[in-house]
Amino acid sequence: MTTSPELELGAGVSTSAPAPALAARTRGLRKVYRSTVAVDQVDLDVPAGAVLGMLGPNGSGKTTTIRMLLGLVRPTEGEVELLGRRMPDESAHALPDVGALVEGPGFHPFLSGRENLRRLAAAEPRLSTSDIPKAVENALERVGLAAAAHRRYRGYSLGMKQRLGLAGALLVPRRMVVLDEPTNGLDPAGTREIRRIIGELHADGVTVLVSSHLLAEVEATCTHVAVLHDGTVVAQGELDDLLESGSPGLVVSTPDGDLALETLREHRIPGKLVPDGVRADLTAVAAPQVVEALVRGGVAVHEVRRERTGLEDLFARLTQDEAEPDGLSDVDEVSA
Ligand SMILES: Nc1ncnc2c1ncn2[C@@H]1O[C@H](COP(=O)(O)OP(=O)(O)OP(=O)(O)O)[C@@H](O)[C@H]1O
Repeated sequence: MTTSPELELGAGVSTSAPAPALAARTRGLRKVYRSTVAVDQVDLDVPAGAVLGMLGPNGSGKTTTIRMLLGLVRPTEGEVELLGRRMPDESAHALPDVGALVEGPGFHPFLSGRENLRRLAAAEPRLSTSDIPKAVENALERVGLAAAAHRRYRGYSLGMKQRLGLAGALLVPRRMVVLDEPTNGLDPAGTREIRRIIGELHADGVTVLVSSHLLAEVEATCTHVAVLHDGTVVAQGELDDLLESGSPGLVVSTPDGDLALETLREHRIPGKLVPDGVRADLTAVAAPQVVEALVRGGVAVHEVRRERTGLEDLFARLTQDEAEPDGLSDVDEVSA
Protein backbone atom coordinates (compact mmCIF):
# COMPACT_ATOMS: atom_id res chain seq x y z
CA MET A 1 0.00 0.00 0.00
CA THR A 2 1.42 3.35 -0.98
CA THR A 3 1.34 6.24 1.42
CA SER A 4 2.42 9.70 0.42
CA PRO A 5 1.39 12.20 3.08
CA GLU A 6 2.63 15.17 1.10
CA LEU A 7 0.28 14.37 -1.77
CA GLU A 8 -3.19 14.23 -0.34
CA LEU A 9 -6.53 13.72 -2.04
CA GLY A 10 -7.68 17.03 -3.35
CA ALA A 11 -4.21 18.32 -4.09
CA GLY A 12 -4.78 17.73 -7.81
CA VAL A 13 -1.32 19.04 -8.49
CA SER A 14 1.24 17.67 -10.83
CA THR A 15 4.60 16.89 -9.41
CA SER A 16 6.01 17.15 -12.89
CA ALA A 17 5.96 19.45 -15.92
CA PRO A 18 4.04 22.77 -16.09
CA ALA A 19 0.69 22.66 -17.89
CA PRO A 20 1.26 22.64 -21.66
CA ALA A 21 -1.19 24.24 -24.13
CA LEU A 22 -1.79 20.77 -25.45
CA ALA A 23 -2.70 18.12 -22.92
CA ALA A 24 -1.76 15.45 -25.42
CA ARG A 25 -0.27 15.33 -28.89
CA THR A 26 0.87 12.71 -31.32
CA ARG A 27 3.06 13.15 -34.37
CA GLY A 28 3.39 10.66 -37.21
CA LEU A 29 1.85 8.01 -35.00
CA ARG A 30 1.68 4.57 -36.57
CA LYS A 31 0.85 1.13 -35.23
CA VAL A 32 1.10 -2.01 -37.30
CA TYR A 33 -0.14 -5.37 -36.03
CA ARG A 34 1.46 -7.93 -38.36
CA SER A 35 -0.32 -7.17 -41.63
CA THR A 36 -2.88 -4.74 -40.15
CA VAL A 37 -2.12 -1.03 -40.14
CA ALA A 38 -4.26 -0.01 -37.15
CA VAL A 39 -3.09 3.62 -36.98
CA ASP A 40 -1.23 5.54 -39.66
CA GLN A 41 0.37 8.98 -39.57
CA VAL A 42 -1.87 10.31 -36.83
CA ASP A 43 -1.14 13.88 -35.75
CA LEU A 44 -3.61 14.40 -32.94
CA ASP A 45 -3.85 17.54 -30.83
CA VAL A 46 -5.80 17.49 -27.58
CA PRO A 47 -5.96 21.09 -26.31
CA ALA A 48 -5.67 21.50 -22.55
CA GLY A 49 -9.12 22.01 -21.03
CA ALA A 50 -10.95 20.64 -24.07
CA VAL A 51 -13.50 17.86 -24.16
CA LEU A 52 -12.35 16.10 -27.30
CA GLY A 53 -14.60 13.49 -28.84
CA MET A 54 -12.81 10.85 -30.86
CA LEU A 55 -15.14 9.48 -33.50
CA GLY A 56 -14.69 6.79 -36.09
CA PRO A 57 -16.28 3.65 -37.50
CA ASN A 58 -15.46 0.25 -35.99
CA GLY A 59 -11.81 -0.57 -36.52
CA SER A 60 -10.78 3.00 -37.42
CA GLY A 61 -8.04 3.05 -34.76
CA LYS A 62 -9.61 4.91 -31.82
CA THR A 63 -8.77 2.37 -29.13
CA THR A 64 -5.28 1.77 -30.49
CA THR A 65 -4.60 5.53 -30.50
CA ILE A 66 -5.89 5.84 -26.93
CA ARG A 67 -3.80 2.89 -25.80
CA MET A 68 -0.69 4.44 -27.33
CA LEU A 69 -1.49 7.77 -25.66
CA LEU A 70 -1.65 6.00 -22.30
CA GLY A 71 1.54 4.05 -22.90
CA LEU A 72 -0.30 0.71 -22.93
CA VAL A 73 0.82 -0.05 -26.48
CA ARG A 74 4.17 0.93 -27.96
CA PRO A 75 3.89 2.74 -31.32
CA THR A 76 5.55 1.20 -34.36
CA GLU A 77 6.57 4.75 -35.35
CA GLY A 78 5.92 8.29 -34.24
CA GLU A 79 5.79 10.36 -31.07
CA VAL A 80 3.33 10.64 -28.23
CA GLU A 81 3.27 13.32 -25.57
CA LEU A 82 0.91 13.16 -22.62
CA LEU A 83 0.79 16.16 -20.28
CA GLY A 84 4.12 17.24 -21.67
CA ARG A 85 5.72 13.85 -21.06
CA ARG A 86 7.05 11.53 -23.72
CA MET A 87 5.18 8.24 -23.77
CA PRO A 88 5.64 5.43 -23.02
CA ASP A 89 9.07 6.18 -21.53
CA GLU A 90 7.81 8.82 -19.08
CA SER A 91 4.57 7.05 -18.16
CA ALA A 92 5.43 7.10 -14.48
CA HIS A 93 5.44 10.92 -14.52
CA ALA A 94 2.33 11.47 -16.65
CA LEU A 95 -0.06 8.73 -15.61
CA PRO A 96 -0.77 9.74 -11.99
CA ASP A 97 -2.43 12.84 -13.45
CA VAL A 98 -4.54 10.85 -15.88
CA GLY A 99 -7.68 8.88 -15.08
CA ALA A 100 -8.55 6.31 -17.70
CA LEU A 101 -11.44 4.05 -18.53
CA VAL A 102 -10.19 1.59 -21.12
CA GLU A 103 -11.46 -1.93 -21.65
CA GLY A 104 -12.21 -3.25 -18.12
CA PRO A 105 -9.26 -2.64 -15.80
CA GLY A 106 -9.27 -6.26 -14.62
CA PHE A 107 -11.59 -6.13 -11.66
CA HIS A 108 -11.79 -9.19 -9.44
CA PRO A 109 -15.06 -11.11 -10.11
CA PHE A 110 -15.56 -12.37 -6.56
CA LEU A 111 -14.95 -9.07 -4.80
CA SER A 112 -17.62 -6.43 -4.43
CA GLY A 113 -17.50 -3.18 -6.38
CA ARG A 114 -16.37 -1.39 -3.23
CA GLU A 115 -13.61 -3.91 -2.46
CA ASN A 116 -12.39 -3.76 -6.03
CA LEU A 117 -12.23 -0.01 -5.89
CA ARG A 118 -10.33 -0.12 -2.60
CA ARG A 119 -7.72 -2.36 -4.18
CA LEU A 120 -7.39 0.06 -7.07
CA ALA A 121 -7.19 2.99 -4.65
CA ALA A 122 -4.38 1.28 -2.76
CA ALA A 123 -2.28 1.48 -5.92
CA GLU A 124 -2.91 5.23 -6.34
CA PRO A 125 0.26 7.14 -5.48
CA ARG A 126 -1.89 10.18 -4.64
CA LEU A 127 -3.90 8.48 -1.91
CA SER A 128 -2.70 7.95 1.63
CA THR A 129 -4.13 4.86 3.35
CA SER A 130 -6.40 6.92 5.57
CA ASP A 131 -7.86 8.74 2.56
CA ILE A 132 -8.83 5.57 0.69
CA PRO A 133 -12.29 4.86 2.22
CA LYS A 134 -13.52 8.42 1.62
CA ALA A 135 -12.13 8.55 -1.91
CA VAL A 136 -13.80 5.21 -2.72
CA GLU A 137 -17.19 6.26 -1.34
CA ASN A 138 -17.02 9.60 -3.18
CA ALA A 139 -16.21 7.88 -6.47
CA LEU A 140 -19.01 5.30 -5.99
CA GLU A 141 -21.46 8.08 -5.23
CA ARG A 142 -20.35 10.12 -8.21
CA VAL A 143 -21.01 7.32 -10.70
CA GLY A 144 -24.29 6.26 -9.06
CA LEU A 145 -23.02 2.91 -7.82
CA ALA A 146 -23.22 3.42 -4.05
CA ALA A 147 -26.34 1.27 -3.61
CA ALA A 148 -24.80 -1.68 -5.49
CA ALA A 149 -21.29 -1.27 -4.10
CA HIS A 150 -21.61 -4.28 -1.75
CA ARG A 151 -22.49 -6.66 -4.61
CA ARG A 152 -19.97 -8.95 -6.27
CA TYR A 153 -18.45 -7.64 -9.48
CA ARG A 154 -19.33 -10.81 -11.39
CA GLY A 155 -23.03 -10.08 -10.88
CA TYR A 156 -22.75 -6.58 -12.32
CA SER A 157 -24.39 -5.66 -15.60
CA LEU A 158 -22.21 -4.22 -18.37
CA GLY A 159 -23.40 -0.74 -17.44
CA MET A 160 -22.48 -1.26 -13.79
CA LYS A 161 -19.04 -2.52 -14.80
CA GLN A 162 -18.61 0.64 -16.88
CA ARG A 163 -19.59 2.76 -13.90
CA LEU A 164 -17.08 0.99 -11.68
CA GLY A 165 -14.36 1.54 -14.26
CA LEU A 166 -15.29 5.20 -14.37
CA ALA A 167 -15.21 5.37 -10.57
CA GLY A 168 -11.66 4.01 -10.76
CA ALA A 169 -10.68 6.80 -13.14
CA LEU A 170 -12.14 9.40 -10.78
CA LEU A 171 -10.62 8.21 -7.51
CA VAL A 172 -8.40 11.28 -7.30
CA PRO A 173 -8.54 14.68 -9.02
CA ARG A 174 -6.94 14.43 -12.47
CA ARG A 175 -5.60 16.84 -15.05
CA MET A 176 -6.85 14.61 -17.81
CA VAL A 177 -9.47 11.87 -18.08
CA VAL A 178 -9.54 9.42 -20.97
CA LEU A 179 -12.73 7.46 -21.57
CA ASP A 180 -12.93 4.77 -24.24
CA GLU A 181 -16.61 4.24 -25.11
CA PRO A 182 -17.82 5.21 -21.62
CA THR A 183 -21.52 4.87 -22.48
CA ASN A 184 -21.09 1.31 -23.71
CA GLY A 185 -23.82 -0.77 -22.05
CA LEU A 186 -25.38 2.15 -20.21
CA ASP A 187 -29.09 2.89 -20.27
CA PRO A 188 -30.31 6.41 -21.17
CA ALA A 189 -30.14 7.52 -17.52
CA GLY A 190 -26.57 6.22 -17.24
CA THR A 191 -25.67 7.98 -20.48
CA ARG A 192 -27.03 11.25 -19.08
CA GLU A 193 -24.94 10.77 -15.93
CA ILE A 194 -21.79 10.32 -18.01
CA ARG A 195 -22.69 13.54 -19.81
CA ARG A 196 -23.08 15.26 -16.44
CA ILE A 197 -19.75 13.92 -15.15
CA ILE A 198 -17.97 15.04 -18.33
CA GLY A 199 -19.57 18.47 -17.90
CA GLU A 200 -18.34 18.67 -14.30
CA LEU A 201 -14.82 17.63 -15.27
CA HIS A 202 -14.81 20.26 -18.02
CA ALA A 203 -16.02 22.94 -15.60
CA ASP A 204 -13.14 21.98 -13.29
CA GLY A 205 -10.66 22.56 -16.13
CA VAL A 206 -9.91 18.86 -16.61
CA THR A 207 -9.07 17.80 -20.17
CA VAL A 208 -11.34 14.99 -21.34
CA LEU A 209 -10.67 12.66 -24.25
CA VAL A 210 -13.67 10.48 -25.00
CA SER A 211 -14.20 7.99 -27.78
CA SER A 212 -17.76 7.29 -28.75
CA HIS A 213 -20.05 5.94 -31.39
CA LEU A 214 -22.88 8.14 -30.20
CA LEU A 215 -22.70 11.22 -32.37
CA ALA A 216 -25.49 12.99 -30.50
CA GLU A 217 -23.57 12.48 -27.27
CA VAL A 218 -20.42 13.91 -28.76
CA GLU A 219 -22.32 16.85 -30.22
CA ALA A 220 -23.86 17.55 -26.82
CA THR A 221 -20.74 17.19 -24.67
CA CYS A 222 -17.62 17.94 -26.70
CA THR A 223 -15.83 21.17 -27.49
CA HIS A 224 -13.50 19.49 -29.99
CA VAL A 225 -13.71 16.51 -32.30
CA ALA A 226 -11.23 14.24 -34.06
CA VAL A 227 -12.64 11.94 -36.73
CA LEU A 228 -10.67 8.79 -37.53
CA HIS A 229 -11.12 6.70 -40.63
CA ASP A 230 -8.99 3.72 -41.66
CA GLY A 231 -6.40 4.58 -39.03
CA THR A 232 -5.94 8.22 -40.03
CA VAL A 233 -7.37 11.49 -38.73
CA VAL A 234 -9.62 12.87 -41.47
CA ALA A 235 -10.78 15.94 -39.52
CA GLN A 236 -10.06 17.56 -36.18
CA GLY A 237 -10.67 20.87 -34.51
CA GLU A 238 -13.31 22.79 -32.61
CA LEU A 239 -16.72 21.22 -33.02
CA ASP A 240 -18.41 24.50 -33.99
CA ASP A 241 -15.78 25.25 -36.65
CA LEU A 242 -16.09 21.79 -38.15
CA LEU A 243 -19.84 21.96 -38.29
CA GLU A 244 -19.82 25.40 -39.86
CA SER A 245 -17.14 24.58 -42.42
CA GLY A 246 -19.28 21.65 -43.52
CA SER A 247 -22.13 23.81 -44.70
CA PRO A 248 -21.68 27.34 -46.01
CA GLY A 249 -25.34 28.29 -45.97
CA LEU A 250 -27.46 31.13 -44.58
CA VAL A 251 -31.10 30.54 -43.77
CA VAL A 252 -33.22 33.69 -43.91
CA SER A 253 -36.69 33.57 -42.38
CA THR A 254 -39.07 35.81 -44.27
CA PRO A 255 -42.70 35.85 -45.36
CA ASP A 256 -41.45 37.19 -48.76
CA GLY A 257 -39.86 33.97 -49.97
CA ASP A 258 -40.44 34.53 -53.69
CA LEU A 259 -39.18 38.12 -53.58
CA ALA A 260 -36.15 36.97 -51.58
CA LEU A 261 -35.30 34.29 -54.12
CA GLU A 262 -35.68 36.75 -57.00
CA THR A 263 -33.42 39.23 -55.17
CA LEU A 264 -30.77 36.57 -54.62
CA ARG A 265 -30.87 35.70 -58.32
CA GLU A 266 -30.45 39.38 -59.27
CA HIS A 267 -27.27 39.40 -57.19
CA ARG A 268 -26.14 36.06 -58.64
CA ILE A 269 -26.26 34.43 -55.22
CA PRO A 270 -27.28 30.78 -55.46
CA GLY A 271 -30.31 30.09 -53.27
CA LYS A 272 -33.48 28.10 -52.84
CA LEU A 273 -36.82 28.30 -51.11
CA VAL A 274 -37.04 26.63 -47.68
CA PRO A 275 -40.16 26.28 -45.48
CA ASP A 276 -39.88 29.64 -43.70
CA GLY A 277 -37.93 31.65 -46.29
CA VAL A 278 -34.80 31.13 -48.36
CA ARG A 279 -31.41 29.46 -48.02
CA ALA A 280 -28.51 31.36 -49.58
CA ASP A 281 -25.30 29.59 -50.52
CA LEU A 282 -22.30 31.29 -48.88
CA THR A 283 -19.61 29.59 -50.94
CA ALA A 284 -18.85 32.77 -52.93
CA VAL A 285 -20.43 35.51 -50.85
CA ALA A 286 -20.35 36.63 -47.22
CA ALA A 287 -23.41 36.61 -44.95
CA PRO A 288 -23.63 40.44 -44.51
CA GLN A 289 -23.77 40.91 -48.30
CA VAL A 290 -26.71 38.51 -48.52
CA VAL A 291 -28.59 40.33 -45.78
CA GLU A 292 -27.85 43.74 -47.31
CA ALA A 293 -29.04 42.61 -50.76
CA LEU A 294 -32.28 41.25 -49.33
CA VAL A 295 -33.03 44.29 -47.19
CA ARG A 296 -32.31 46.67 -50.09
CA GLY A 297 -34.56 44.52 -52.27
CA GLY A 298 -37.45 45.17 -49.87
CA VAL A 299 -37.49 41.71 -48.29
CA ALA A 300 -38.79 41.61 -44.68
CA VAL A 301 -35.96 39.74 -42.95
CA HIS A 302 -37.29 38.25 -39.72
CA GLU A 303 -34.37 36.06 -38.72
CA VAL A 304 -30.99 35.05 -40.11
CA ARG A 305 -28.95 32.05 -39.05
CA ARG A 306 -25.97 30.18 -40.35
CA GLU A 307 -26.87 26.68 -41.35
CA ARG A 308 -25.06 23.98 -39.38
CA THR A 309 -24.53 20.48 -40.58
CA GLY A 310 -25.44 17.90 -37.99
CA LEU A 311 -22.44 15.95 -36.76
CA GLU A 312 -24.09 12.90 -38.27
CA ASP A 313 -23.97 14.40 -41.80
CA LEU A 314 -20.38 15.52 -41.33
CA PHE A 315 -19.35 12.13 -40.00
CA ALA A 316 -21.07 10.30 -42.87
CA ARG A 317 -19.31 12.50 -45.41
CA LEU A 318 -15.88 12.03 -43.81
CA THR A 319 -16.15 8.28 -43.38
CA GLN A 320 -18.14 7.26 -46.41
CA ASP A 321 -16.55 3.93 -47.25
CA GLU A 322 -16.72 2.42 -43.78
CA ALA A 323 -13.98 0.16 -42.52
CA GLU A 324 -14.82 -3.48 -41.90
CA PRO A 325 -15.64 -4.26 -38.29
CA ASP A 326 -12.53 -5.71 -36.75
CA GLY A 327 -11.96 -9.16 -35.41
CA LEU A 328 -9.11 -8.48 -32.97
CA SER A 329 -7.91 -11.94 -33.83
CA ASP A 330 -4.21 -11.63 -34.05
CA VAL A 331 -3.07 -10.14 -30.78
CA ASP A 332 0.52 -9.04 -30.54
CA GLU A 333 0.41 -5.93 -28.45
CA VAL A 334 3.41 -4.80 -26.47
CA SER A 335 3.14 -3.55 -22.96
CA ALA A 336 5.08 -0.47 -21.99
N1 LIG B 1 -4.02 -6.29 -30.42
C1 LIG B 1 -4.32 -6.29 -31.72
N2 LIG B 1 -3.84 -7.23 -32.53
C2 LIG B 1 -4.12 -7.23 -33.86
N3 LIG B 1 -4.87 -6.29 -34.47
C3 LIG B 1 -5.39 -5.32 -33.71
C4 LIG B 1 -5.15 -5.27 -32.29
N4 LIG B 1 -5.78 -4.16 -31.81
C5 LIG B 1 -6.40 -3.58 -32.85
N5 LIG B 1 -6.17 -4.27 -34.00
C6 LIG B 1 -6.66 -3.92 -35.33
O1 LIG B 1 -6.39 -2.56 -35.54
C7 LIG B 1 -7.49 -1.91 -36.19
C8 LIG B 1 -7.98 -0.74 -35.33
O2 LIG B 1 -8.58 -1.28 -34.16
P1 LIG B 1 -9.10 -0.36 -32.96
O3 LIG B 1 -9.59 -1.27 -31.89
O4 LIG B 1 -8.06 0.64 -32.61
O5 LIG B 1 -10.33 0.41 -33.64
P2 LIG B 1 -11.53 1.20 -32.97
O6 LIG B 1 -11.71 2.42 -33.79
O7 LIG B 1 -11.28 1.38 -31.51
O8 LIG B 1 -12.72 0.18 -33.20
P3 LIG B 1 -14.09 -0.04 -32.36
O9 LIG B 1 -14.91 1.18 -32.57
O10 LIG B 1 -14.68 -1.24 -33.01
O11 LIG B 1 -13.71 -0.26 -30.93
C9 LIG B 1 -8.53 -2.99 -36.43
O12 LIG B 1 -8.38 -3.47 -37.74
C10 LIG B 1 -8.17 -4.05 -35.43
O13 LIG B 1 -8.54 -5.33 -35.88
